[in-house]
Amino acid sequence: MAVEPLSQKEIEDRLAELPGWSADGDRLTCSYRLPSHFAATAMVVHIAQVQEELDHHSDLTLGYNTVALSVNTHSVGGAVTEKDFELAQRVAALAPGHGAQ
Ligand SMILES: C[C@H](O)[C@H](O)[C@H]1CNC2=NC(N)=NC(=O)C2=N1
Repeated sequence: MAVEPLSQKEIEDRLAELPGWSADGDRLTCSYRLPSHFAATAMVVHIAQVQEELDHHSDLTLGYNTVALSVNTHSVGGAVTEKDFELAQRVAALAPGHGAQ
């Protein structure tokens, strides 16, 4: 899939539909709090499965009871693209099932 950097307006419009996610420079970021360390670890594994499926990978950080993601698209020089939003939407959809807030 050919991808192109999104404009600032396109990023803002898409972020309005993604609670908890924000733009930090040229990256999309989000941090979740989980009920336990095990729950956070399970969510990381679930995200890793989705990332392999999409062939698109965030910088994924596991804390004691937190999971943080930061993502952009390397192949366009580190800009935000539709692929980043596709991953963000998939993660936002799976998060409630892990008790993430
Ligand atoms: C060869 C493989 O498809 C590429 O390296 C993929 C893998 N995961 C990726 N992840 C991210 N975040 N950006 C990319 O451009 C990217 N490219």
